[in-house]
Amino acid sequence: MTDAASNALAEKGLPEMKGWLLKWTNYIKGYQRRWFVLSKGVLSYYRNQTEINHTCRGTISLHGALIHTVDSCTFVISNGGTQTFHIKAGTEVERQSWVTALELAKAKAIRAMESEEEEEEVTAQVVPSQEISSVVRDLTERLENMRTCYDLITKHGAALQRALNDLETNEDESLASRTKIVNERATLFRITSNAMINASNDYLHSAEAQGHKWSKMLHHEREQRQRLEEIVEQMAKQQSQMEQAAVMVRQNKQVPSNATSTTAVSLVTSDEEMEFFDAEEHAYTGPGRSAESPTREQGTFILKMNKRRSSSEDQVEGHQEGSSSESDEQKRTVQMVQQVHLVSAPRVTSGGQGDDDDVDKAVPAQSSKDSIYGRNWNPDLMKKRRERVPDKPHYPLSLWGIMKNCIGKDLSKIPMPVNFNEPLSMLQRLVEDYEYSEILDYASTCQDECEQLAYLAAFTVSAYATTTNRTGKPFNPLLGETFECDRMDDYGWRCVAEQVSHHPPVAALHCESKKWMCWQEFSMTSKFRGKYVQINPLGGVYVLFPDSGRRYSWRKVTTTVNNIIVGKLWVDQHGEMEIKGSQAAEGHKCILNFVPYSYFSRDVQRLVKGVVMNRNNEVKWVVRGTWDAKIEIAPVLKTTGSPSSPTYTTGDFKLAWRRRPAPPDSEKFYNFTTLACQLNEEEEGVAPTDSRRRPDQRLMEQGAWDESNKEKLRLEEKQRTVRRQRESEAEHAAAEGRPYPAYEPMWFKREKEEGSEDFVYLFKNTYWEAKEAQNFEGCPQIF
Ligand SMILES: CC(C)CCC[C@@H](C)[C@H]1CC[C@H]2[C@@H]3CC=C4C[C@@H](O)CC[C@]4(C)[C@H]3CC[C@]12C
Repeated sequence: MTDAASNALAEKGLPEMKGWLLKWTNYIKGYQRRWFVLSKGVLSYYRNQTEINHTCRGTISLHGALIHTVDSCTFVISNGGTQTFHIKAGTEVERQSWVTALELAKAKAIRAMESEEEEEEVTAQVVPSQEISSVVRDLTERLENMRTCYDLITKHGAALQRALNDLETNEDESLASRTKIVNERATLFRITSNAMINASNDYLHSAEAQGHKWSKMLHHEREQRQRLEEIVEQMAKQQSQMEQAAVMVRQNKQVPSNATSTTAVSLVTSDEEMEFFDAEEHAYTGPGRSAESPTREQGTFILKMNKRRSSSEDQVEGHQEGSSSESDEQKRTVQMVQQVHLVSAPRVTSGGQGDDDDVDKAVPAQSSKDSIYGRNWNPDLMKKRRERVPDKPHYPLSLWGIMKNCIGKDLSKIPMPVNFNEPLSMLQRLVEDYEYSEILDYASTCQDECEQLAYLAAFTVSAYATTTNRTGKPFNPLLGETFECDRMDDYGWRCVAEQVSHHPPVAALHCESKKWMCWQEFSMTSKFRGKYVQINPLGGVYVLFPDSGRRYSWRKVTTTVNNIIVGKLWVDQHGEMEIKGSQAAEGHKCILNFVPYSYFSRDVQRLVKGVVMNRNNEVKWVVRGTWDAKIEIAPVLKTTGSPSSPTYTTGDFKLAWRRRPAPPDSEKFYNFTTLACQLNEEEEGVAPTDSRRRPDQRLMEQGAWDESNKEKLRLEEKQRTVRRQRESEAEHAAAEGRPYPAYEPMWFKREKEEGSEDFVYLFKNTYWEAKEAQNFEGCPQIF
């Protein structure tokens, strides 16, 4: 295959080479026939062709691979570490064409890595051996030029010398003509010397350019090595912790039952050499569930308060360490640390304090088993909606196999097949925040700001309930993609979301009900650190109760997805959340602490604790619970003790939120709640840009993952083309000094927020009217 032809194929995502080869397995089985595919810088193999789309038996990334021939038909390819394939081809010609193709792919992978920063553009590629020889050729050519110059200089030098001799001795010619000759030769000499200098300069530049390229590659390699070192270090630390736990088990001390589980999984199977497990095939090695009743005893906790919130600070918040390291900003602000003691007030009625049953009795208007608030949903007025989505097919694929070459990268930069998705877009996923909107409804009726804040706290925590067992990656929305969700008939709210920016990707969402209005901007940065992915959500969330004019805002906490290498994926939420009141609620705030999961804590996991403070910074309510099950709140009746170690005497705890049970069999369909199932249900009349119309997502929902993957690539490519076009138009405009209009979302407008310097995306309030009129003119054609 020619260079150009294989480039063209690779650009289309088609394999550069494929075919049957014999692969060495082990001494018992010897060589086995396997189907090999070389595509996009990766050599993969399968038992047969039908397996290609779901069960890959092994891969080697060619970037950095060593390829060498053993004999006329055999060659070996290894990644210098864990993976080595011994391969036998049918004939010498066949072997050679594979080796050539592999070398080609390797060169291309290296080039791609170099231009990675400029968003992996596939440009004309060269082979490494070819590349090296072309470099050598280039330098030789320039050296040759220098030699020619040298020859000329010698020649002209000698001629000049002769002319000088003649000047003295040759009396036949006139002095004038002799001087003329000397001058001419001197000029020639000067010209050739100049040429020599130019040729030397050329040589130098060429050599420098090469040196620069190699040093860049070296730098990349060094970084990669450092990251690996960090991971190894971390694993070693964990292992030692596991060992300690094991010792405790031996000594019959109590250890959290799951503490030893991750080491129980071996990384190597005996059947097919080094292969990483598919996560789902193995025993659950995630953390245990939190106990139903979190803190029976009133307890003590540390309360940290500081004027904080800068995204840089969030980033330094180490996950494993749990505590946040001191940033400059933190040092600048006064940090108040309180050791809080909670004591319950003596009760008049009998019964155990904080008992589950008790709590239930204390909740407002309980009537339905579904919700602690009771839902007065009228079945006659409710739209009929589907209760589930098709079952998730079982096409195991190794996540680590895909992600291991991307350590340190942002999640959005890692190309992933739909096997790791859930059939929802991030726009739809965000709407799930309103699953427990009845808490907001109830909060809107609270007279007291602090009590209102305590309910609001329960609401913010409830948004995380779904993350306990939802580890599928939502689809990244395309720029201009929208999602509407009208649940006025049951939940009592309707909402519109739009992907409003591409660089960085930002979604804006607006949700309204009769009693409250909610809006948020969502963007995130993520870092894949080998064993886990850490996600820092950016952007604020706001709620306004129009009747009272009270407004509150907060930011989301950090999410960590664990067990990327081995075991079952599991999610943790951790960090501090501050819900701040503004406008009529100015000065009131709630501080919530999502305690990071710890294998070695005796405490209940997924704990959330917090306090609500009034304008005078006096603690008025206490919040406690877990983000996967329930939140209880209690008013503070009396405060005693010192400011650094206060004791709050609380009244009865009320249940402010309890998670609804999952629908039956939900583990078969991505652990979706009923609301989640309904989000992507086809609906007539929605905008042409609506996530429900996104073809790859629909195909994935229906289980057609191959087709879905193809569509996903097509849509992403389409988006890229549009973006490039805009970029080049903007460039042209800039060159000509013309203004170029920035990208404008359809349904939101970027405006300066009242009384602040911040720009926010505000809902233009035109969507529902446009829908009513079925006038979606101006919507981009994104699918
Ligand atoms: C497959 C692997 C590698 C990655 C999967 C990551 C998934 C599970 C992560 C990526 C981004 C995460 C989301 C980030 C932000 C929010 C908003 C919050 O209000 C509820 C949780 C929610 C919605 C998170 C749920 C979990 C999430 C969807």
